[in-house]
Amino acid sequence: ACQKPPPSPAPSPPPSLSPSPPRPSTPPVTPSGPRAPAGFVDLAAVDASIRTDIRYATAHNFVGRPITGYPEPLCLLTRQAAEALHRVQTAALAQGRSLKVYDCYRPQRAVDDFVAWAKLPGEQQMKGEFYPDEPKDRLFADGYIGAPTAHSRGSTLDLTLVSVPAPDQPAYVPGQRLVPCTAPAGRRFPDNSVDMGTGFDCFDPRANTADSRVTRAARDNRELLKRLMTAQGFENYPREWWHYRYTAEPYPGTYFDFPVARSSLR
Ligand SMILES: C[C@@H](N)C(=O)N[C@H](C)C(=O)O
Ligand SMILES: [Zn+2]
Repeated sequence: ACQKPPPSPAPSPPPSLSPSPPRPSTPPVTPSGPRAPAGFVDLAAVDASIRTDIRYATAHNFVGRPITGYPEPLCLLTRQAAEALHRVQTAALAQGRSLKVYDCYRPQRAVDDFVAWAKLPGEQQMKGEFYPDEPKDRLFADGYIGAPTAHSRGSTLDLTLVSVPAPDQPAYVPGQRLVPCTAPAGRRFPDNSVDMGTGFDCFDPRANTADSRVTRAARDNRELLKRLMTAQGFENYPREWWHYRYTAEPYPGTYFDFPVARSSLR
């Protein structure tokens, strides 16, 4: 249907002699928070076959609640690291395994949350699983958590291998009975990871990549992950079997603070 043309604008009133009131300035732009530089991507857009289990967006982590800066369970990385990881995944799939990521880019505000939590003498509800034999006030000093951390530079991640097809993994229910991450695979939290000798974020010397106390099968699995990752330019942190840095990282000196959210990407 035809629409009536809008009425023509009313003639302007004669200019007033009194000084005009100050014109409202352009409305302030509401800051939408920091955003990622153009080179950051959602790993799922580069390789949808890599599994995700983003623990800091959930309560199943060493703090016991979602961490500041993780509104969405995403793996954000620099494009270079994500594409290298896609090459690792191709090699892993050829061996009947898939990658599963636990943490990727980590905003500085998340690190600040860890630091503030570590200063509190209480809040140890997850000790029984994640740091059964490590005093809470030693977690940073003993190198299990970094501040600052390479994760904030966008090319470092925590990951494991799972079989293909991956077994189901039961949901973690807050308050459930915790089992030390150092217990044998059949007793600790039933992560669908292949047996790596400890659980993820197990702050204990048994999580050192070369620790000789874990079973031969677990050592083989750690070594397979290390071979696959090293072949594509990643370097392992010897204290944690799950932690890898892409050595050709594009932002070796920049610690980002945008949230882990789709809206952070350009
Ligand atoms: C906290 C753990 N997932 C980790 O990434 N540790 C290293 C040391 C880090 O925080 O950089
Ligand atoms: Zn890590």
